[in-house]
Amino acid sequence: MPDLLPHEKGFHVSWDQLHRDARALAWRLDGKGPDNGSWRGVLGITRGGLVPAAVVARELDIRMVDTISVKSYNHQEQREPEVIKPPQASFMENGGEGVLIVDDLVDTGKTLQLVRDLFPKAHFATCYAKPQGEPLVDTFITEVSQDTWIFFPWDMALQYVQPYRGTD
Ligand SMILES: O=P(O)(O)OC[C@H]1O[C@H](OP(=O)(O)OP(=O)(O)O)[C@H](O)[C@@H]1O
Ligand SMILES: O=c1[nH]c(=O)c2nc[nH]c2[nH]1
Ligand SMILES: [Mg+2]
Repeated sequence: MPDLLPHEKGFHVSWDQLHRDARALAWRLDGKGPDNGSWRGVLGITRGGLVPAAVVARELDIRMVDTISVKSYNHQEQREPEVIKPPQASFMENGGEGVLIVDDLVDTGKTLQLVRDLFPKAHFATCYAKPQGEPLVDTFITEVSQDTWIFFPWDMALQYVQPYRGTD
């Protein structure tokens, strides 16, 4: 179990909740692309953006889907973000205009800043946002406080918990 410090709180997201939030994100973006309302592709920031990007692409009927892999964290310890895998070159045309770039969350904003520098005209969307990273994201669904660690369903498992009133 990773140490929660310096995050005071935990926000635990179920598969169902993540699906609802990714769908809500898609619906909010529907018809907002620069080409008569449409988007020319979805770019997921892996790994966390993979599932939300798949849901957004499905909802908006976008078949042009690719990934950019950025690694910033080892568990809860932040490092300098680095691009591990770039997307297909066509996604970078015209500064990424018309490309919807999707991640699970923005925290300090370092990951999105790195990707924004590569795609200055793209639209950035996340399911969750913390205040420090909020200026880096164009569209998001739910805000959580900076001292909250978000736990995603792929990082969790169902397990037994003791009753509130313990047995002797
Ligand atoms: O706003 P920031 O402070 O940069 O943090 C947000 C990023 O951190 C996490 O990715 P991580 O680097 O842990 O890799 P992962 O997506 O493979 O889990 C998360 O999925 C975001 O991409
Ligand atoms: O699973 C995660 N939860 C978070 O709150 C977070 N912030 C940066 N990277 C993160 N990964
Ligand atoms: Mg990530």
